[in-house]
Amino acid sequence: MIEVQNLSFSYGERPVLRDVSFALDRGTLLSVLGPNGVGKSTLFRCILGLLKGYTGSITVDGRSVRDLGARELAKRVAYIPQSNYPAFNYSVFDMVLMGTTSQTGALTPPGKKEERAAHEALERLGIEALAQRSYTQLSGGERQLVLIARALAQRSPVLLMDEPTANLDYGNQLRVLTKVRALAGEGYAIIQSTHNPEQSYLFSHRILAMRDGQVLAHGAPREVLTAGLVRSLYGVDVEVESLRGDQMRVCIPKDILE
Ligand SMILES: Nc1ncnc2c1ncn2[C@@H]1O[C@H](COP(=O)(O)OP(=O)(O)OP(=O)(O)O)[C@@H](O)[C@H]1O
Repeated sequence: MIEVQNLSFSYGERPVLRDVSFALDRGTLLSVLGPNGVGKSTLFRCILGLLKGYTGSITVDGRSVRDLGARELAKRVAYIPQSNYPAFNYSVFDMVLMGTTSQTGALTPPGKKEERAAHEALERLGIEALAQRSYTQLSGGERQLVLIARALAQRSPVLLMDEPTANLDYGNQLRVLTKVRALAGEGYAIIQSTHNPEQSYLFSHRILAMRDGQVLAHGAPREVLTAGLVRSLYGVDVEVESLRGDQMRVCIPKDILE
């Protein structure tokens, strides 16, 4: 569905991404792990066609993102910002309806079909009851679900999520990640950036670990999440404990162990 090959990008003289390659199929949730400033957002901006001065290639459904116009790309890839994303005082329904503009064009008002798509998106995330509420008055967890609903209304098969659980309480983190995982189960190809190795192990199908702008490891969580990886990424010594037949792994900082 999405393929990134030998992607390198510099801001001016400053190299940020170096030779990044990975591919992602439908029905897969990929977590991108890496320390602050490693280039996760830069990778997303390249995939979204916002940065064009890269070398290598990025294709979605076999089409190079370089060759796709903004609308064509929006039909294939939806971006979900963090829940503190600023917004005017729109109702939840209108926010979600905005996701349909890639289908109608910005100047054509949404019709019945688009309204149906917005309702469906709210239903799929179980937040129909919020439809008439004002977006700015929602909690962070509710906002994140609204932003995901807006992306679903866009009807793009690839979802790019910028730290979907940032600023959320523990319960909302689990609720949002459970929904995200379920969306992958419905066939979306999802890439999320995250700073939480344990959650990426528990919820995702693949992990892409980045260091110094390069891919340090890429594969199934069981192959990727080790104490060595956590040390290489974050410079901290942890023990990685396996729980429940290795369905979960917990990172325990060595400094606080007896
Ligand atoms: N517009 C820009 N011009 C110059 N340098 C930039 C620009 N945007 C980001 N950078 C630099 O590129 C590097 C990668 O930034 P990026 O935002 O992609 O990292 P990130 O992995 O998303 O970080 P975080 O986890 O903190 O969100 C950083 O060193 C950053 O300072």
